Amino acid sequence: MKLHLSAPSNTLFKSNIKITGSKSESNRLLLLQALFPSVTIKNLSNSDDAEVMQKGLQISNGIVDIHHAGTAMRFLTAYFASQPGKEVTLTGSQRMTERPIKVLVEALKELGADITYLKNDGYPPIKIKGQKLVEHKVSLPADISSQYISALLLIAPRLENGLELELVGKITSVPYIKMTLGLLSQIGVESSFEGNTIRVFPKDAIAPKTLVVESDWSSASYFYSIAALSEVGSEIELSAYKKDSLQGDSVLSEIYKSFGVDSIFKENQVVLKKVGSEIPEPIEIDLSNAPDIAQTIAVTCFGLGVGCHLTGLHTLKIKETDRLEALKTELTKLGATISVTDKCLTLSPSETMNSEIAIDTYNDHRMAMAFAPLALKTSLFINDAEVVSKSYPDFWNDMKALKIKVGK
Ligand SMILES: O=C(O)C1=C[C@@H](OP(=O)(O)O)[C@@H](O)[C@H](O)C1
Ligand SMILES: C=C(OP(=O)(O)O)C(=O)O
Repeated sequence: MKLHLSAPSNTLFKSNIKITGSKSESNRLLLLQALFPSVTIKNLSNSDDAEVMQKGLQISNGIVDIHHAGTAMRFLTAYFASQPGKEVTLTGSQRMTERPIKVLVEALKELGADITYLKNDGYPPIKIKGQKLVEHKVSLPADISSQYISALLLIAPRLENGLELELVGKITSVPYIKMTLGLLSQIGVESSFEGNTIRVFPKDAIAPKTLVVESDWSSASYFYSIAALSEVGSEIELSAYKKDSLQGDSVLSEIYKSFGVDSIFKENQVVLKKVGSEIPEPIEIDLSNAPDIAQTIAVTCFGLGVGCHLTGLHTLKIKETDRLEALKTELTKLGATISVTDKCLTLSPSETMNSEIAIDTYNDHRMAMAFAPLALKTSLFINDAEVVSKSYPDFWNDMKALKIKVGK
């Protein structure tokens, strides 16, 4: 599906939008619920990734296809490896077979897992024969993906002696590890994270507990971008959000101050208010703690004509697509001057913006959503716009609710 986007007749927004639950929190809680059935989840994400996670958890034998869902791939690998009697082949989309999983598989094998690669060494698809994992200490590289670490932490409380992880190298995407420990704590599992060692203590059962998933902050980023590109005085109210979030992408409320967007937290909402219109200085941001908002920020900067230097992007090459190359290609089509390395991106301030450009999305939901806010500045097309369903199926309806013109 190719969509044409153009500006609403009025870019002074007074809108409110309810966003689905965080996919990261949802997929963690779904796994914890499978291990501790007394957990009840509210405001679960309606994303494809949460759906494949739910379906995957119901299978005991046979093929589990998790499509594009990185968290489902990594979390289910750890789950099935630790479930005696279950035997599955875990696979996904073509891209998933190019996203590395060796670090996690090696760590699980050291704990006693039986996992074999069915095609390429270090990559899905994999065959898992569930075992009782008997070891309780393992060390693993922490600079490639935090999802490997979260996967191990999630199954840890059900291992006989819990788990001690030694993290080797510079730890990436740290807030996602803290989110995992935070959710474990909310259901009563004890843990510690000191230096490069994480310990999780065993737990047989937990008291009935209802957890409410906060809405998705990565999804909120697109509204921050729209607010930044809108007229001074615009207000977009997003729910359900809180100031004290488990999600590292909530750093948006700080970052977007530089783009003239204030965040006002109310009981269950955050109101994004465009307050300033002066073009900020070229901006430098380290996004190693919040990699999923890199595309949004790069596009906001381009839309504002502001230069930026984004660092800490070393994980972007192994996500849904090589996001650094994808950003470079698509922003260049729009007229940007941009360069990328394997860990950073530099965008020069630009004055021109080409119109009626068709943005390719590379099976990456965030490519589609990050470029959509540019409709406020120029008309453009988004190719394969249905990709948004990976994390945010209602995205295009919510764009229409803002009166952004979305047509075929
Ligand atoms: O644990 C999680 O829920 C996630 C961790 C991050 O991945 P990396 O740790 O691979 O950067 C993030 O990019 C992804 O969207 C979700
Ligand atoms: C990288 C992402 O997801 P995953 O790694 O879970 O596929 C994302 O949603 O931006």
